[in-house]
Amino acid sequence: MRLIINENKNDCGKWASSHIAMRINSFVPTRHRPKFVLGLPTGSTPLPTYNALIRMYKAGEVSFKDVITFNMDEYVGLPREHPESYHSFMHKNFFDHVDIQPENINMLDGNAGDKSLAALTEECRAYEEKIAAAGGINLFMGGIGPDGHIAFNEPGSSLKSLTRIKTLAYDTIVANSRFFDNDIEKVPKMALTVGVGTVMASDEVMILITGFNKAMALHMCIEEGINHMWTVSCIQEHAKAVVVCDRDATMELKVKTVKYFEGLLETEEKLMGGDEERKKI
Ligand SMILES: N[C@@H]1[C@@H](O)[C@H](O)[C@@H](COP(=O)(O)O)O[C@@H]1O
Repeated sequence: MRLIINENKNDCGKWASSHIAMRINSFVPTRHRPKFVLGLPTGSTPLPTYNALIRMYKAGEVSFKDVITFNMDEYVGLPREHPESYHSFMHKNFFDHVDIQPENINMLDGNAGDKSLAALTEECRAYEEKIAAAGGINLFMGGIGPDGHIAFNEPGSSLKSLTRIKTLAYDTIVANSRFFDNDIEKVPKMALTVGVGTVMASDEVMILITGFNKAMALHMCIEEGINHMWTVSCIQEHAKAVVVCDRDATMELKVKTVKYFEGLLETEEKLMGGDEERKKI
C-alpha cells in the first residue's frame, strides 16, 4: 500500500485528479474491457478532486467520453431529485461539467421497483452484474466515514460483502445529519452500497482521507491489522492500493510511520524522476 501525504485537502485533490487522468489517458482498451471503468464516491472529501478533474477536462487534459462510472452508494427511499441524494450530488458536482455519456453513468437506485426488500436486493444483484459486464472496475476511488467505513460498509461488515442493503450506523447518521439541517430524523436510515468485496475486486483502489476527524481511521487503516470494525483496513490486502491523505489526518500516526512514507516518496522521486512517472507504478 502507498500512503501519499499532502499538506491540505486541495493538494489531495490535485494528486488524486492527476492520478485518475493519468490512468484514463494511459488506458488501453481490450475486448474484455473496452472502456475505462471508474468507481466514484460522494461526500465532501472528493470535492477538490472533482473540481480539479473538471478543470483538467476544460483544459483538454482528460476526457470522460470513453469512461464508464459506477458510484459506490445511495440512500434508500430518498427521492432521486432530493438535493442530498447521491444522484443529485454527482450530477451537480461532477457529471454535469464533463463529457461523460449519460448511458455510461451507473448509480444504485434507492427507490428501485416498489422499494420492497426483494426489489432492492434485485437492484444490488443487477449492479454487480453490470460491473462484471463492463469488465470490472479499473480504479475505485473511495472516501471513508470517521468510523473507517468505506462506501456504506459500516463496522462489522463482511470483508467479502458484495453490493447490498445496509442499515446505517448511528455514528454515520449523526455525521451525515450536517447535510439534513443537522436533524438526524431527516437522515435516511438505510442505503444501498457496493460491498467491501466489490471494492477489493477492482484493479486499483485509491482512498482519500482528509481532516482531523478521520485521523483515528487512518491510523487503524495503516498501522493496525485488517479488522471488520474499520472496513477501510481491508485495503491492506489489495495488490494495488493508494491512500491519499492530508497532514491533519496523520495526527494519530506515529512520527516514524509518517517519515517512512514520506521518505519512500522522496526516494521514488529521486529514482523515477517526475511525478507523472512515479504515479505510474
Ligand atoms: N457513504 C458515504 C461515504 O462513501 C463517504 O466516504 C463518507 C464520507 O463523507 P465526507 O467525505 O463528507 O466526510 O460519507 C458517506 O458516509
